[in-house]
Amino acid sequence: MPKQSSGAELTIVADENIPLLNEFFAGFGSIRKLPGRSMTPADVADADVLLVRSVTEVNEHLLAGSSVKFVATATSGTDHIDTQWLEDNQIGFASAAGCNADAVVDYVFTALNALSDGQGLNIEGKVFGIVGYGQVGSRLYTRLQQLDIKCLVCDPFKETPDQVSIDELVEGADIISLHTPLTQSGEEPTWHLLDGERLSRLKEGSVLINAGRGEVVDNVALIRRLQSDSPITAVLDVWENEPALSTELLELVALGTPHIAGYSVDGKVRGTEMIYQAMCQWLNTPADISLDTIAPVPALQTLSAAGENIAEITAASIRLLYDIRRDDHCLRALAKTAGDDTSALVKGFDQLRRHYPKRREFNTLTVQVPETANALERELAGIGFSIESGK
Ligand SMILES: NC(=O)c1ccc[n+]([C@@H]2O[C@H](COP(=O)([O-])OP(=O)(O)OC[C@H]3O[C@@H](n4cnc5c(N)ncnc54)[C@H](O)[C@@H]3O)[C@@H](O)[C@H]2O)c1
Ligand SMILES: O=C(O)[C@H](O)[C@H](O)COP(=O)(O)O
Repeated sequence: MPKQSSGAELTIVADENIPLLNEFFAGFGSIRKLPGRSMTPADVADADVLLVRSVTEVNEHLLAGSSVKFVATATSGTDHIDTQWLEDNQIGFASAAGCNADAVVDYVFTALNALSDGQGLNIEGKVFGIVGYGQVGSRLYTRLQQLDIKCLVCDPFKETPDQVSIDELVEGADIISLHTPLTQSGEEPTWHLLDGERLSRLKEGSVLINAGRGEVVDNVALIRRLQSDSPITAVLDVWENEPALSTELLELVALGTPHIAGYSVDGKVRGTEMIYQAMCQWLNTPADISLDTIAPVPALQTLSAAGENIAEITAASIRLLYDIRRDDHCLRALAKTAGDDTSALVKGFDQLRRHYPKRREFNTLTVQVPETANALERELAGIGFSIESGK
């Protein structure tokens, strides 16, 4: 199929969990909405365009013989897409790079606040290791710099500040946050980047956060480390074999969530807008629709920071936007109810994600701080809130 003008009727098959599908894509033709995890070759055989999220494996098996000529994923990760096969078969492709990066950084800070029992981040004097300096890792670094936290960064594909090797980072950091893609081949593959050997070298009492992809950490080896007599603290948003995660591992982690680190409303709708823009570019047609016109997501009202306890104000501001303990509680409750019934666990995991509450990004909340409260202002701005000073 040659590139079409916007007037042509296209058949679009899309994951039903992509928000604002009608608003952005109805003008191109018909939209068939389907559950992403169970899409079959028959579902997409007559489609021109396929729009997915991370739970659809897009490869030769799904697409061979179909009429699909453009694929887009409304996600940052692309490990579910065989991009080489798409390229070899002249099928256009786009992702929503960075759409939810701020939400993931918010998740990391929220987790740290929860680990300190809602007493602020409690990271002063700690060394923070960031693995992967892309959209998420670099934004996390920027916020940590504003908070004056020493960082070690590992990204073999980028020139980064504070660059170290993965082994130096593993041995030197008190908190490690993983933000690499999942890669199985090529240079520096990330599959089991944290294997049993590296996990055994993490400092006793260190914190490991994985909001990247489950398979970057050897989950069986992580269970062993968490059960050892020099345990670490683990926060996992992503799991090996998702959605059939190990409930044994869930019991051992300090916080466990169902792959929702990037699930801010802002990030999700941004993802849809980005793939709409990419499709317009592919069709060589102007992108006339924007979030601002069809579904503006307004900034939140302001919060007035009263009192002097920085940790308390920080914790209250974070909790106002995102209660990570709720996500952790829901996943544990699901695991308990499901017991040994893996299909109930799998179904429940997807339900938690499908019915995820509306969560806003930190930068949508403006916090008013008194003119003299410089330390408070620095802390809140570093964490990512918008600040109105002198109130
Ligand atoms: N849990 C969630 O909800 C969620 C949300 C967004 C993204 N993600 C995952 O997080 C990943 C990172 O997101 P992003 O938007 O920052 O992606 P990105 O592509 O912008 O950045 C990834 C970075 O990792 C680096 N990298 C690759 N291999 C590496 C290795 N072996 N060691 C260290 N660094 C390596 C790359 O060079 C790149 O700079 C995504 O690929 C996705 O899988 C998860
Ligand atoms: O890669 C991403 O962008 C994230 O992992 C994303 O939040 C996954 O969400 P899903 O596509 O599974 O709904």
